[in-house]
Formats: sequence, structure tokens, C-alpha cells
Amino acid sequence: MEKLEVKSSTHEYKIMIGEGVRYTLHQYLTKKYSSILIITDDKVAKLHLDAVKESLANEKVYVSIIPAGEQSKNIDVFYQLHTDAIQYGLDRQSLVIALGGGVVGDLAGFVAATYMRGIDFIQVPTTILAHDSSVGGKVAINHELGKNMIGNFNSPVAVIYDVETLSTLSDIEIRSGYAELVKEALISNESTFNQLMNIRLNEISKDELKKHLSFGIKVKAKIVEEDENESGVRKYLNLGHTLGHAIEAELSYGKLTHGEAVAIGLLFALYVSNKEFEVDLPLESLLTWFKNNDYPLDIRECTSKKLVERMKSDKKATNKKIQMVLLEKVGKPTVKDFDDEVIDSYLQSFMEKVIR
Ligand SMILES: NC(=O)c1ccc[n+]([C@@H]2O[C@H](COP(=O)([O-])OP(=O)(O)OC[C@H]3O[C@@H](n4cnc5c(N)ncnc54)[C@H](O)[C@@H]3O)[C@@H](O)[C@H]2O)c1
Ligand SMILES: O=C(O)C(=O)C[C@@H](O)[C@H](O)[C@H](O)COP(=O)(O)O
Ligand SMILES: [Zn+2]
Repeated sequence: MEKLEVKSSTHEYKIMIGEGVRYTLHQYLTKKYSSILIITDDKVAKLHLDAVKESLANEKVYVSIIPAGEQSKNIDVFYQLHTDAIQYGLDRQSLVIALGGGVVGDLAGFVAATYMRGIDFIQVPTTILAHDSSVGGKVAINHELGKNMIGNFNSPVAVIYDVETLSTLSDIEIRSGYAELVKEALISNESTFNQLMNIRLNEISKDELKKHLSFGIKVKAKIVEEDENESGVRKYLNLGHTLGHAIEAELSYGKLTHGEAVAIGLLFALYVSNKEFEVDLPLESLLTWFKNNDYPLDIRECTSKKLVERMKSDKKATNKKIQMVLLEKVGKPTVKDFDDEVIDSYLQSFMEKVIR
């Protein structure tokens, strides 16, 4: 079992990473709660809800199950979860447990942040991608016009990561999660990036996976401790997301997974970095790695004009200037503002020449 600690502006919380920790969840309740609401999705409920409920056998537990997938991260599901919480009689001494991937984590975390102006919540991530979403306290729902547009910073009181749950993930979800791990390597560590470029996702061992998750969580934890509210270095965690989020919204959420959209965004960030800084980042190696691991790279149904419009309302933008995270070299991220026309021209040539 690996134990890490993260300091947020309001409290310090533990991240427990290990096999079978979902069976001992009760040990990590930091106080006696009046009741507990487990929020999960219908896929995860079938696989992992019983174990979590068993471990909370001595608590007053309620469950709300949402439909699996990105489209649930919306205002209607958010409102329904508040209705559930009121009807179950949750009070200010209640706890929310987010059992699932990043969708459940972001949504349940935002419900916890807003219910009666805020109650405690615990993240119990069940996807590879959620090594990223469960740490750092960004909680949100999507708006039709933009990804994660309605949200807050609200750190969990604990993160209980049972890596055993990851054995039921589909290939799509494995590749989605690895896109964020590649991102973390690109912004921090060239040798980890090179190691990742030498693996095949359908051949990863459990030990390799644990090593990668631990790496990703440490990168994330260090950054969010330094800049929780994203006024500086936290922006680096958004590498690949300016375009990635635009693609997700343009495709009405769920056609590509978050990680798949970020993967395309990472390629674009490397492409623009090469042009802007006249450097030779490993764009070709990354493209080959994505192709070898079956990442979908076809976004022909999106036009560069519409994507640029979406990028202008990204959260990093000020006065509609598009801000992108770029790399001067692997491990050296930076941010740069652009006029629309420049990004439009880069995006057109990227779509024609790189991912065609
Ligand atoms: N808050 C943050 O810092 C942050 C960081 C990264 C991503 N995100 C958000 O996270 C979301 C993506 O998260 P995700 O990829 O985990 O998506 P997800 O929660 O939709 O999970 C992906 C799919 O895997 C299924 N699943 C979950 N656990 C499973 C398991 N153990 N076995 C089998 N199937 C399982 C789910 O039911 C779903 O169908 C996006 O909304 C993204 O914006 C947030
Ligand atoms: O934690 C962060 O900060 C990140 O940027 C991590 C991203 O992987 C994540 O997708 C995040 O939700 C994006 O944040 P947003 O502020 O651009 O919505
Ligand atoms: Zn992300």
C-alpha cells in the first residue's frame, strides 16, 4: 500500500493506493458522519458497489446511481443528486462518497461542494484517468457551450484508490487514462515520457500500471499543492486541454473520451510548440505511439473555425485571447497567448498534415 499526503488550502488529505482498499474504506472515515451518500454510475455499481457498501455496514448509507458516461456531467443530473440528498435527509454532518471515474468524481464533488453550502466528500476512483481527477479538488459539470464551465475548487477529505478495480476497465478507458499520464510525463520528466513511449497498452503489467499511477499522482499532487487555484503552474496540467475540451464540447460530449480528446490536444500542443519555439519535440514518436495503441485521431467532423470559437471560451482565456500550454522542451512547460487567426492557421495545417 502506498500512502501520500496532499496539503490543500483548507485541509490535508491522504491518498491511499493499494489492492483491496475498497474493502476497508471505513478505516479512512476521518470522523463519525450522520449519514453517507454513495454516488456512482450504473456500470461501476454492478462491479464495485457491494464491496464498498459492505465496508460501510455500520454506517447509515444511501446510494444514488447515475447513467455512466460524460453526458451525465450536466445540470439536470446535478440537480437530481441534490434532490436525492434532500430526500434522503443528508445534513451538514453527512459525507458524499464518489465511487467511479472522473465523471462521478467531478459531479459528486460538486454536489458535495454545494449541498447546504458544502459537506465532506471522499474520492474512490475506479479508472486510470481518475488518478488525475480525484486529486487537486477541481469539481465541475459541463455546460453545452463549454467543458467544466460550472464548478468549484473543493478538495476531498481522502482519496481511496483501489487498483484492483482497474482490472475491469475496457481498452478504451485504459487508453483514455494513459493520455493524462503521458501529459504528466510531458510536463515534468523526459525519461518517464520515453519509458511510456516504449510500452504497449495491451501488455502492461499490474506493477507497471501501479508505478505509472504513482508517478502521475505525485506530479499532480506537487503542482496542486503549489498552486491550488490555478494562477500559475497548475495551468501546466492543462497541456492538451485547450483543444481537447473544444473537441469534447463540439462533439456533444462522449463521442471521444476525455483522454482521447486530450491525446489529440497533446499532439497539437507539440505541433504548435515546434513552430513557435523552433524546437524538435517528439511529435512523430507520440503520433506513432497513439496510432499503435489505437487512439482515434479523426476529428474531420469538426471544423477548425468552430474549434477556435470554443477555445476562446476556455477557462485559461482572458479577453477571448486563446491561451495554450506549450513545451519549450519535454519537462519545460510554459503558457502563451494567441490571436485566433494564428491558432486557426496552425489548426488547419495540423488537421491536414498531422492527424489526417
Ligand atoms: N477534476 C479533475 O482534475 C479532472 C482531471 C481529469 C479529468 N477530469 C474529468 O474526468 C472525466 C473523465 O473521467 P473518466 O475517464 O474516469 O470517465 P468516466 O467516469 O466516464 O469513466 C469512464 C467509463 O468507465 C466506466 N468505469 C469506471 N470504472 C470502471 C471500472 N473499474 N471497470 C469498468 N468500467 C469502469 C464508467 O462507467 C464509464 O463508462 C471527464 O469529465 C474529465 O473532464 C477531471
Ligand atoms: O487539475 C487540473 O488543473 C487539470 O487541468 C487536470 C485536467 O486533466 C482536467 O481535465 C481538468 O478538469 C481540466 O480543468 P479545466 O479547468 O480546464 O476544466
Ligand atoms: Zn484532463
